[in-house]
Amino acid sequence: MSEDLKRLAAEAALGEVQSGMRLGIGTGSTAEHFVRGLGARVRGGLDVVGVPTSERTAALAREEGIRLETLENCPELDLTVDGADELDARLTLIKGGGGALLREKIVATASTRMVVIADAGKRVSCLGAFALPIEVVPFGLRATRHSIESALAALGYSAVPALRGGTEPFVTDGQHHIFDVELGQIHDPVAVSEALLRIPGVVDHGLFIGIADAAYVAGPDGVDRLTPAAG
Ligand SMILES: O=C(CO)[C@H](O)[C@H](O)COP(=O)(O)O
Repeated sequence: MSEDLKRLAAEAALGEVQSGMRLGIGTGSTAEHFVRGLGARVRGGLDVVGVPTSERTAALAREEGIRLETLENCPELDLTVDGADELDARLTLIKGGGGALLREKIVATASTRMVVIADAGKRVSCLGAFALPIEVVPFGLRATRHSIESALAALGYSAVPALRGGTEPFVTDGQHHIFDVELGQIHDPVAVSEALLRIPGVVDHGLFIGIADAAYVAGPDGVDRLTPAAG
């Protein structure tokens, strides 16, 4: 999908930002458009403080002259704006393609509102075409992989978790690793979430359930503002 659509979604979300806000700032290529747009507004006089969801976002935000705080010093946020790898009609998300899912979920959950920005290619009727990222501690990787496989098998999935980075595993900002799991279709995200979170080596996963309040989705015909469908 084109960078233009990502930028359009990001620009639309900037309309929700007001002076005085404490902002969670997401990670990824779409979020980068948001950071650049936010930087331009800050240079124009907008007064906000940002809590970044990754070291990568922090570096870009600093370059843009955005005032940053840690979540430790600023534990209650007004709004988080972040991208997603997939979103469905309920605004359940898959995130973590960029490897920042844990901080992203912590920051979004600390926010009164979370707004997603995405191009229309991310919108799906059923989550799961994008491999689900699962963040795990490095200790006991093989045992954790086995537990993930067993837990998913009990839900009817024959999925093989792939360690991101392979022989040179990807390391998250929290010094963890990520397994990516191809599930195909996730009909019951809550069941998948609960099963994964019962595994001790699993820190978190990329399913965001009941966290997003709205989404700006940009397609060839413009930007749609979505809110979670009931049911
Ligand atoms: O969850 C994420 C990072 O952990 C990103 O928001 C997600 O991967 C979308 O990225 P992009 O905007 O580059 O498509």
